[in-house]
Amino acid sequence: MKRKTLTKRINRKNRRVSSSTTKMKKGTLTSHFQQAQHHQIQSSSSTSAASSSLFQNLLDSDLNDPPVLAEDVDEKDFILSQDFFCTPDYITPDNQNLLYSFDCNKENISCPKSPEKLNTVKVKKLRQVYPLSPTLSDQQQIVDIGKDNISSEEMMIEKTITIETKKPSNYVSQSAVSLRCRIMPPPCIKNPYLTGDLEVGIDPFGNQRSKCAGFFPAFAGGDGLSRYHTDFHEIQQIGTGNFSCVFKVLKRIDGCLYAVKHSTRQLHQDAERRKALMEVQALAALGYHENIVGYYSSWFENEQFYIQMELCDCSLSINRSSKSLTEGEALQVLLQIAKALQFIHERGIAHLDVKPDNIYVKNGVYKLGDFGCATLLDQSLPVEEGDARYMPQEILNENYNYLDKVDIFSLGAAIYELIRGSTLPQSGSQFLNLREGKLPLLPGHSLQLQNLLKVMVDPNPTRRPSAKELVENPMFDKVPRNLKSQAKA
Ligand SMILES: Nc1ncnc2c1ncn2[C@@H]1O[C@H](COP(=O)(O)OP(=O)(O)OP(=O)(O)O)[C@@H](O)[C@H]1O
Ligand SMILES: [Mg+2]
Repeated sequence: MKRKTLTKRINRKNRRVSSSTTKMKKGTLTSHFQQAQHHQIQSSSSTSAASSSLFQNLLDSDLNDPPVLAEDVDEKDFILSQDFFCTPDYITPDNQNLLYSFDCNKENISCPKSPEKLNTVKVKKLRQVYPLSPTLSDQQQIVDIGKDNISSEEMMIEKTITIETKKPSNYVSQSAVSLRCRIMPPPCIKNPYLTGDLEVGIDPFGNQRSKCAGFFPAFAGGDGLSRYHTDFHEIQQIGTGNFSCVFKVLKRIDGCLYAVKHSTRQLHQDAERRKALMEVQALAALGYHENIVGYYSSWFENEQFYIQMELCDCSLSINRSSKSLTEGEALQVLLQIAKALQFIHERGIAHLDVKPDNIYVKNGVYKLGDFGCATLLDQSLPVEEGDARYMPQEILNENYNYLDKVDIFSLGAAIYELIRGSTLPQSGSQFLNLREGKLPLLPGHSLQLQNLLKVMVDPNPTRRPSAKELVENPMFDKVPRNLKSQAKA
């Protein structure tokens, strides 16, 4: 059994909220009104003519308004107007007929419940629209709504709004949340793996955001639009982990292949989502290295976390490979993953889940992946150790003073397993022997390599070599450095 606890590895797993959606454009408004009209035609044929015309007036007035001088409209008005039209209550009220809001014969129909955001200033903007509309007078004969009616309607809205303001409701529909997510960009999150000062300030919108949808826009994608399916064509599943599925995908816009990993479970809690983010925060903070799986982007969708990565050919999972590694191959894996570890340790990060499953191969180049357990060497982040089969005794004893050396032990154990060709035990005497630094002989392999592996799994972490020392070990002098040319040959 892996020693991972349920809380330990909460799936690492928002749809992107485009900042452009904060700028509501006429085209968008048009689309919303057209949808509304379509809706009402279907639902109420008797009242639809009058009301849809009024709706059309609203739209026309918006489109035909003479240019508004800057001094006539202050920024606040604009935002509130946008807010009015974008407020989900007026676009996709759940189980409500949008038409009713504008039907002055139905005074008793209540507005959809939501918002503390509503106030009378918004109505003021609505009033400004009618007198400016050149089309209103033309359609007064067609539409059985006179100016007085409009006023009374406005009053009705105003009255309703006043009532709403007094009695805020706890109920916020998912579509409301989803739409509000589009209006409000997500916050900027501080990356704990980046130690240097950022030039850019962090989280200017964090407060507003947290009022409407929690810190992370987990409902993105709940509106039926899937970023995953919009942006990618799924080809096949290429891997599963304890917490995720990985798919080979074709990105529609650039025609390139990627791996997309997503959590198998929905992450309902903000804490779970924060935890899932740590994997990509570590990858993003690290940046590019040839021996680390490339990271492209990530997002939440339907409360699952998606990570778009560089596609590799396969992992070194012992269950998949039919044969054990040759000494030459073992030296290559050891050298290349030691380089990856040197890179991440120099940036103050420990991987804590080095194992064959998490080492991928691409064109003969070995790459370290799955940063779901990554933490900081200075112990300023929680430590969640990975697969117990590859963990040294000190971490099982919760001694976290040499986290970089934990990775060295794991790499030694992983290489030993790959040469041996069978999985390491999860318990028992062999398990204990490994933690005591006792490695059974590996027939047919050089003593030099076996001694190196032995010191890598030394029970005393301070005696294990650092990743830098490993990379500089003279035994790798014989190993071809130009990996790509070797792979092609
Ligand atoms: N970028 C990639 N390219 C190719 N295959 C991949 C890639 N990422 C993951 N895989 C495959 O998917 C498997 C599971 O991926 P990963 O280890 O990241 O998931 P996990 O749920 O975090 O796993 P774990 O059980 O180790 O916690 C890997 O062992 C590998 O076979
Ligand atoms: Mg894994």
